[in-house]
Amino acid sequence: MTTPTLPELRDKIDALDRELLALLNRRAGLALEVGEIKKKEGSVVFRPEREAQVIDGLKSGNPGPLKNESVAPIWREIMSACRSLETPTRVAYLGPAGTFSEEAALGYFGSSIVRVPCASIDEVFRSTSAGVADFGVVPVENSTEGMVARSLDIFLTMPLFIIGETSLFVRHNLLRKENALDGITAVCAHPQALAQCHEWLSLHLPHAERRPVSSNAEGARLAAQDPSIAGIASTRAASEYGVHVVAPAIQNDTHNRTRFAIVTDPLRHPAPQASGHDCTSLVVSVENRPGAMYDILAPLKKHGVSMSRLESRPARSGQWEYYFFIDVQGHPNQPAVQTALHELRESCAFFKVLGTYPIDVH
Ligand SMILES: C=C(O[C@@H]1C=C(C(=O)O)C=C[C@H]1O)C(=O)O
Repeated sequence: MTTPTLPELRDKIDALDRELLALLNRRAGLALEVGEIKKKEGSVVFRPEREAQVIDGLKSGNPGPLKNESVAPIWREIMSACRSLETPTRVAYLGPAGTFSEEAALGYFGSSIVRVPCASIDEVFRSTSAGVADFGVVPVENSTEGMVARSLDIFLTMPLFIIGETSLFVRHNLLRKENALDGITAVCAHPQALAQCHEWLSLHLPHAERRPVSSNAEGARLAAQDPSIAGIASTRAASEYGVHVVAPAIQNDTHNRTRFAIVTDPLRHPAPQASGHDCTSLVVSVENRPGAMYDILAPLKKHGVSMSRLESRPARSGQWEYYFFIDVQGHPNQPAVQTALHELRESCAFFKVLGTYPIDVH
């Protein structure tokens, strides 16, 4: 048997690509039909639980050699393109172009979206609540620095609902107009990025001022204008603003990850239905009395519901009172979860479900 030549193999790939394109167009045609039905029913287009199931199903039946971790990003793009034929999806995130929040938004919704870059996390929430955007993408937790306090605080007051989550490996790079470390007097970045890189900064730029700015992309933009300023941002931001990566991967922790919540207005978008692998986020407060924490955890144990996250924030009452942000595994339509939440609510002074959504699929 003779081994095929490079041109022969490429001809085969070209033929398969044409078949793939024809199949994708057939898929897009079906999505358009689905869109018509939704329009008639007056129901929403984006169905995170369905998209999670599509990816889960393909991954579990993937014979390879395509790697399983390649399946999710490919199909997210395909579904993004199909979804955009039904209706445009407007997504707000902390801008400007080149931020990790933008990367998270594109990773979750795919690139066929209308981008709504915002000047602050507060503005992401406001734009989503005011209907300027259909969805907002906000950072909630970082594996090195812990919770993003501002996001959690806003969750308490804004009537928004979480319908999804996504997480991103955050690799920080030192960016500058000139390709050298000498002469840097200030490092401009988001406070979270400055904190996530403090070890490298203390070692290599101990005398440079650490100047917090509204986003890492803003830091990259300032670095492009002034050679005495360095930024900390992604390689995407480096090419966006035409600056050098002077030092790559300067974050303290090589596995630095940030988790983002996808939020929407519950009056315009219903809570996702169960996908089979779901998470429910709550915020509760309890009276300052013995056993209060036990009362929160007992119903979860009793009904076999596992808790994947517990975070506390001061209630700002000056009384050493706290709000607890809790993630439990499961969907409120499962009887055990429903009963546990009901019992938990009984023992809490304050109880709010922040959202229920499919667990991030990679
Ligand atoms: C086609 C649909 O609409 C959207 C697009 C999807 C897709 O391309 O598979 C899946 C879910 C929805 O977000 C659908 O609801 O089935």
